[in-house]
Amino acid sequence: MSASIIEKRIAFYGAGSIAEALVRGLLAKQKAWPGNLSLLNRGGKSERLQNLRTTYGVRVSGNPESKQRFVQEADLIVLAVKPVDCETALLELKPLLNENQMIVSVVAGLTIETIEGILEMSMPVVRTMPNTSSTIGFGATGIAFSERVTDHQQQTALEMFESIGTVTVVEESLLNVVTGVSGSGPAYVYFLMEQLTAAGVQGGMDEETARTLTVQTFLGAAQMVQLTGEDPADLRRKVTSPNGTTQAALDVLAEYRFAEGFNRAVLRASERAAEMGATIGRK
Ligand SMILES: NC(=O)C1=CN([C@@H]2O[C@H](COP(=O)(O)OP(=O)(O)OC[C@H]3O[C@@H](n4cnc5c(N)ncnc54)[C@H](OP(=O)(O)O)[C@@H]3O)[C@@H](O)[C@H]2O)C=CC1
Ligand SMILES: O=C(O)[C@@H]1CCC=N1
Repeated sequence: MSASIIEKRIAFYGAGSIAEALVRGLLAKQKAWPGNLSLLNRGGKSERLQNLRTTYGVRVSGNPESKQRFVQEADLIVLAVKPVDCETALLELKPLLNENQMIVSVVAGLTIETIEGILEMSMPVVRTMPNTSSTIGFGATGIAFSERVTDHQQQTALEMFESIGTVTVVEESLLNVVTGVSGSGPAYVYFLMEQLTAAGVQGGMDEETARTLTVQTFLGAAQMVQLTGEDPADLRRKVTSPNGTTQAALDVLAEYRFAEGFNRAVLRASERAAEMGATIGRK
């Protein structure tokens, strides 16, 4: 059996933000045919499904019967519902699955053990934590495999996420930390961008100017780290002239204990992933 992702039929169980990010990324990289992708939700939001169909040419459904068919026909089922909806979703999937299929979960905190426990069967399960930058091929995904995942299936899952960004294979126990760092990470970056732009506007710039400067600053800084291979701390020191403007700004951040707050925030996100995961299947 071929391992190549382009030949696989993929059913996304959950048609929200992350499912759309993955679909858009796969299609943009020509790693999937629209006709092989189905996006499934609970049926209440049919306008959302129609938009997805029109935009990407994929198959969509919120109707229980055709959802079942799409799941049964799929090689890969991507579980992309919120943690609170996982148990219901997995119980719906349970009678439809067979052991030749593979479950790929993107759900924060949901362990392989919990998935296997709810399904009451030992399916190949891939637990991942992607992020929304997968939309444009710049995703960062952490990934772990259950024992049942064959080498072939691992290659398929790796190819899927490598086509839309970088993939890091980790011990499953690290995936909650991955969630805190890179799963939620884009939101921290957007938040900083919002603040930088707002400060520029407060200083007298028009919004567009402040935004242009902010975006280029983030792009340039990330590229500097990647292309020079230098440590961010060294690059920071090169910006910071003795007793100059940057030092003055960093002193204010230290006064507000920014580093400590930021560190706590990331670890809190990881803890939250564990908390959410622990509630699944415990009703
Ligand atoms: N957003 C992000 O940046 C990331 C999210 N994740 C994970 O992805 C998962 C989804 O997040 P996100 O996309 O943001 O959430 P959204 O709320 O945007 O999407 C959730 C989707 O799940 C659907 N759904 C819920 N229950 C069912 C069901 N029983 N059958 C079929 N579909 C169902 C919803 O359908 P309906 O509209 O009909 O209710 C909706 O389409 C979460 O577990 C999260 O941890 C992982 C990495 C990044
Ligand atoms: O906020 C969340 O719970 C999800 C998981 C990672 C990013 N978004």
